[in-house]
Amino acid sequence: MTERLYLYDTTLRDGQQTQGVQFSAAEKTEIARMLDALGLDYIEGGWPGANPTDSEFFEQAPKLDATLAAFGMTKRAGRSAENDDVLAAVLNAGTPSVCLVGKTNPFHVENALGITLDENLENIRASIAHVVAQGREALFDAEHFFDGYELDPAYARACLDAAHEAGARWIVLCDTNGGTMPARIGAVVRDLIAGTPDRPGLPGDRLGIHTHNDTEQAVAGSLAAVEAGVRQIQGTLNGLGERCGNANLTSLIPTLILKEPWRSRFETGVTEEALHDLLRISRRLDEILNRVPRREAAYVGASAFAHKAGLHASAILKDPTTYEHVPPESVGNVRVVPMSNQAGLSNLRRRLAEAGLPGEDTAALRRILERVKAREDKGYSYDGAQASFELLAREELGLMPEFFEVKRYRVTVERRKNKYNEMITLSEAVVVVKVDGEKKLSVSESMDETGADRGPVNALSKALFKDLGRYQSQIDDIRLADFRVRIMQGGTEAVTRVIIDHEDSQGRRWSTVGVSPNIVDASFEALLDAVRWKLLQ
Ligand SMILES: CC(=O)SCCNC(=O)CCNC(=O)[C@H](O)C(C)(C)COP(=O)(O)OP(=O)(O)OC[C@H]1O[C@@H](n2cnc3c(N)ncnc32)[C@H](O)[C@@H]1OP(=O)(O)O
Ligand SMILES: CC(=O)C(=O)O
Repeated sequence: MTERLYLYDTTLRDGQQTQGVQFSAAEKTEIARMLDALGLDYIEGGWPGANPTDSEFFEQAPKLDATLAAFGMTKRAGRSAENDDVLAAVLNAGTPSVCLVGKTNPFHVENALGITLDENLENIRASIAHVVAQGREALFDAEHFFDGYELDPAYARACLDAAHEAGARWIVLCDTNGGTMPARIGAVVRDLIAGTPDRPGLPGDRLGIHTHNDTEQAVAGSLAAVEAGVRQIQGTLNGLGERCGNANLTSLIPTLILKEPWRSRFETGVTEEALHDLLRISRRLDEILNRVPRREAAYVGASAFAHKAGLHASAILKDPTTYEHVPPESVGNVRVVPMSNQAGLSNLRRRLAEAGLPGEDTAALRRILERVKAREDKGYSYDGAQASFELLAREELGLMPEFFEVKRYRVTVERRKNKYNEMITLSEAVVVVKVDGEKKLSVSESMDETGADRGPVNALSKALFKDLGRYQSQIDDIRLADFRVRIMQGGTEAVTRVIIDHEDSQGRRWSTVGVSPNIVDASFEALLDAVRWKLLQ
């Protein structure tokens, strides 16, 4: 028999408390729809009345299968719940569910609110009762609960009782400062559920958990609380949230669905089929926030199923379960066996097969491995530049056509006055190539159509991509997608490593690498690899 575990998302509220994150109302709507399709039970949309964006989101609230919740705080002392304008704005959003945060730590009641402990209890009781009287489902976020429980367990518990007796459907235990250890969270939850001789236990199916990641244990803390009996988990996509973030639902959800003991014991609103969309949802959120996805993120990171070491790749080819705790496709991810100086013949054969290249010539394979290792020693990195690796392998296998020959190139950078008498910087690149025996000279400037200077590498790229004779039509749709530069020590000399990502109109994306003490040379090498790889397609 499985038990129901409820998932409550607060990406749009606590997630928005992340430094540097500010969603528009339209973005909130898009994220809410993604969470809904994934199967979340509750989606907290924000704090109506606190800012125009949150108010706008609730005014045009999307239709969802999930329960939409508005967030706010308990009424302030010295006025009734009916006369508290902040609470009124929250209720006016008209959501079926309302979550109110209230203090449960006497230190905060006395110092942050400056009211008596009894006044705070009354604020909690009256606010929750008011929400319930409006026919809404009430949640109580018990702020600083675990710290409060250490200081004064009877008072912290009395705050929960006030919310419970006033009719709160969920009492959510918050580790607001994120400093409580998972084992302690579990022990406190067990205490609450067991009760004491003078206070009956609180039912676990009315308790939730809300953790923060300040000791990198928010997910572990949430699981400890579930183990001890709570039946609602609050968290955020990609672990967004105040300071170090909230419990990461992008890690928690697959753990609950795919891993024991959770898989056998609990049912959530997320199906195994919906879970296949997890990576896409996680990446879309990063895209909205203009953030680079975390490669090492559990389940959804680009490296989560990347097998770099030779011993791992060798075993993976025999049976993927040797080095994978779940199948990558269960969360929409893919297995990667990159090439690098950690690789052996198994990585190599697999990579060659993926590129449609033969892997039988062991002597050639050994040469490829040696070249990769020697070049990585000089500063190259092939596990992030798979297209350059393919070219290197083709060269050793005798399968690399010489499409064209680069005769020379030059870049100049000039500071000069424009026609408005303003000082500007302009780069000019000249590239000379020989295609089919014919020399072609291309010149390009770094200025774009708006008049902005795009730099010397841009000028070089435009000149290289300008006239490749009969190959030109095959490279016209190349677009530069990302450009990363790193200064590193190659032996005793500092060298520059450039990694460039390109895309084309058919949705291909490929990465190439160049290394040199000179950034222009390193960039040109990577650009040249990008063109040669594209011509092979
Ligand atoms: C743990 C959490 O993450 S809870 C969520 C926190 N989220 C946010 O704060 C984001 C949205 N907040 C806001 O936009 C603003 O803080 C508002 C609109 C809610 C309030 O703004 P202001 O009225 O200017 O108050 P301000 O932010 O300076 O201070 C909060 C006030 O609420 C009081 N307060 C704080 N928590 C509670 C509570 N649970 N119950 C009642 N009053 C509370 C504080 O004592 C303070 O009152 P004071 O000004 O009389 O000292
Ligand atoms: C309510 C909340 O976000 C917290 O206590 O952390």
